[in-house]
Amino acid sequence: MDTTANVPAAGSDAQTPSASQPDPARAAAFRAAPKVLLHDHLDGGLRPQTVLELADAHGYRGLPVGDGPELARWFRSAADSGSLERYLETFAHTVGVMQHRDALVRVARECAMDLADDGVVYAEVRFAPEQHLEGGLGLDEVVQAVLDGFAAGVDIAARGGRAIRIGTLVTAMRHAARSREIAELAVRFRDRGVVGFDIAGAEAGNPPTRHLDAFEFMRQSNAHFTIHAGEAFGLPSIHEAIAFCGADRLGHGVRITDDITVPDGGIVDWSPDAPSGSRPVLGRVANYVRDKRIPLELCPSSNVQTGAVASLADHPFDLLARLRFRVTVNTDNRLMSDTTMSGEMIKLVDTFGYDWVDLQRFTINAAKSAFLPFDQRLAMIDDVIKPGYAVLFG
Ligand SMILES: O=c1[nH]cnc2c1ncn2[C@@H]1O[C@H](CO)[C@@H](O)[C@H]1O
Ligand SMILES: [Zn+2]
Repeated sequence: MDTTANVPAAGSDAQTPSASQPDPARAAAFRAAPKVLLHDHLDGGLRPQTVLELADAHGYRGLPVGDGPELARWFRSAADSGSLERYLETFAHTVGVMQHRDALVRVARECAMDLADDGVVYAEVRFAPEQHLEGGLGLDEVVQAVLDGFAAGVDIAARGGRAIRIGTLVTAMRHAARSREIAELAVRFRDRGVVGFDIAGAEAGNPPTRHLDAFEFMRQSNAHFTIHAGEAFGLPSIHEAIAFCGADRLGHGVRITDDITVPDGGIVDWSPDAPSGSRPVLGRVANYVRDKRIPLELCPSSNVQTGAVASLADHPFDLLARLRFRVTVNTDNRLMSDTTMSGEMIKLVDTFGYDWVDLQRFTINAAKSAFLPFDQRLAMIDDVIKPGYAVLFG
């Protein structure tokens, strides 16, 4: 670590501020850092008050509680389930209030504004259009509503002095059978703001190869996709996503650790003169993922909630970062985790002791992995990220 680039430490009083209640100066520094977010679900990031108001406006009667702060707490604790399946049940309420054009526009607009306000300069936000048809909209109308909402939010943020760019990822639900149709939808909108495709939902029992034709269609169209893999299911899911489906990136991919052997009870001596044989050993899949620089869209808080890892301290983020996998920091679902990009970065700093140089590296990793043309990725790194961090290096 570079000691000249220390991030603001947690408060010096005995009560170390938690990530959800950081001291204001610290929070401001993290907000100021340019951030790139590749894995964020539109239907996992609603403002609690918006959920209430949309439920009211559209007659959705299923909400478990009736005021904003209570609802925020409900989502957080219901998602804290230790199981991906139970975690996903909470989406019934957000998807339930996103069935009309005005609701989709509003949620997307507020998403863009909230991310910009948190200092995110580029985000890829995903959602599953097939889940938003109950109010009578067609797939194309759903996507158009979300794109219109993002455009409006980007515009409002720019007028408030915060520049953000948003790319949309169109997701197919892996338990369903519409993935080819959704891949075609993604390609149909490729020049109007949709930058890629994804599959999400319950991983166990729904392997990526169920959707091979959708991925083949994407590859034949020279289009990009990521796959949720290696979250609730292990190495076979990652292997299929990479070797059979050809994923550009891995959504989570955290279980790649199943193919990494850490010696001596998990304690690694990272010093340059550590004895040979004391370093982690990578299997073939892990080596392939690292050699090919396949980005890992790691989502620390979400992984703890779904039980993919036992605690933040047990998260292999640091192991993977030190092994030089292409790690990126992501929110997954800001509502369910009560988090932000700044919040995830603060948690990583508090857990693993990262400095601004480390955070810049993770951010550049994400920018390199964006589903944007190469020249635009370079420009984002050179013109936005590096100058932004240079100010923080002091
Ligand atoms: O971490 C996750 N793993 C798998 N599926 C997820 C995760 N977070 C959200 N979704 C699923 O993706 C859908 C579209 O955004 C959501 O409705 C939810 O069911
Ligand atoms: Zn996800």
